[in-house]
Amino acid sequence: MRIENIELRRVTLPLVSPFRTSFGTATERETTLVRVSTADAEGWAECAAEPDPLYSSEFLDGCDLVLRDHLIPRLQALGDRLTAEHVATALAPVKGHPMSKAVLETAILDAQLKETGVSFGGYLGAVHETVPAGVSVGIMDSIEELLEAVGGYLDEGYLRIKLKIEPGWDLVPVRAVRERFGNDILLQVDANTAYTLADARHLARLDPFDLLLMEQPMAEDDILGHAALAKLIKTPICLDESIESARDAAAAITLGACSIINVKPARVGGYLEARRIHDVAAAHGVPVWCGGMLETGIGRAANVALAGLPNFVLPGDTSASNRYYAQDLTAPFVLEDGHLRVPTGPGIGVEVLPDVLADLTTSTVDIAF
Ligand SMILES: CSCC[C@@H](NC(=O)CCC(=O)O)C(=O)O
Ligand SMILES: [Mg+2]
Repeated sequence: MRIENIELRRVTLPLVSPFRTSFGTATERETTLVRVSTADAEGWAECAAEPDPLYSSEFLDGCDLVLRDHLIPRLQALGDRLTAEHVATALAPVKGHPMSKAVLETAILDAQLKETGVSFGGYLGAVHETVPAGVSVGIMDSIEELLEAVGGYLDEGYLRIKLKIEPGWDLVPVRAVRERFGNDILLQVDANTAYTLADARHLARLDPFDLLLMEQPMAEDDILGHAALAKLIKTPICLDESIESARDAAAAITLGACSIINVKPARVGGYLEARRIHDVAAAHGVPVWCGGMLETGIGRAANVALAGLPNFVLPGDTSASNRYYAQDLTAPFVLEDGHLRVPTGPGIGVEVLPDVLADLTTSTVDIAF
């Protein structure tokens, strides 16, 4: 594949409402879009890194520098031999930086699939035309505010509710949601590493609420801690930040640190590694679901395609565009009976809206290839 130009484009989108997690509150989404131009196609992807290194060690300005100075030059050296399947190997000497690697591989894959007329879902092996949608609900200022938000999402048709939790905001919101909406709704929690093993007895008090899972209760590098916690609570443990590769997934499953995995292509270096994690988990009988990083329609399209694979058996954080954005960079993803439709067009199967893109762009860097 012959790449002519790679553009790094910084955009900022306002969120429809603040989104608070155990590591901070976001009121807007700033991201770097990567546009890969060949003679016949334009591939698009978005970087999932936050502006600050609080979800993981990566951060947006760092990603831009790593892309420009360390990753793109390595691909230039490949010349015409470059295909999306070569990217991970070519970038392997660069330690870490999975989100930077993911955005580059994904934009190249999108261009490659657009040239060959193959959809993301078709290429990855999606078996479903629509995928069930869950929604992530942030930490709120009051229980009433939380219940109003959860009620609204259930009215929209979401099939699963995920509550962000942290010490001081866990038992009470979970109990309130169960009391208000009953035991039949699919309910799970995400701590984003906010607890330690010393909190095990406290976390066991969530067991009576029949949660689907408890996501990343402890530090991302505490695999043995999660294995110990799994013996002390009944709620199934799901890992997110801890799983950065198929090898991590195999180790965590084997050590009993998790029985469910949140698969985020951006966290693991791209969709090809995400599919390997899907396959490793399937081989162990471990279900997976597709996580989210507040993607615009560009990343959301690729995530929805991935969520169409057979072992993505739980609703993901693949919400409709209006969960976060009044105006998306693409035509909005809209819930249909609690599901999102997997795009069928070539590549990610959605078009970037040029006027919206121009409005939301804060900077661009062109790198001739
Ligand atoms: C800014 S929080 C991003 C990470 C978080 N993501 C979500 O909660 C889902 C966000 C979404 O709906 O895309 C997670 O740890 O799973
Ligand atoms: Mg998470």
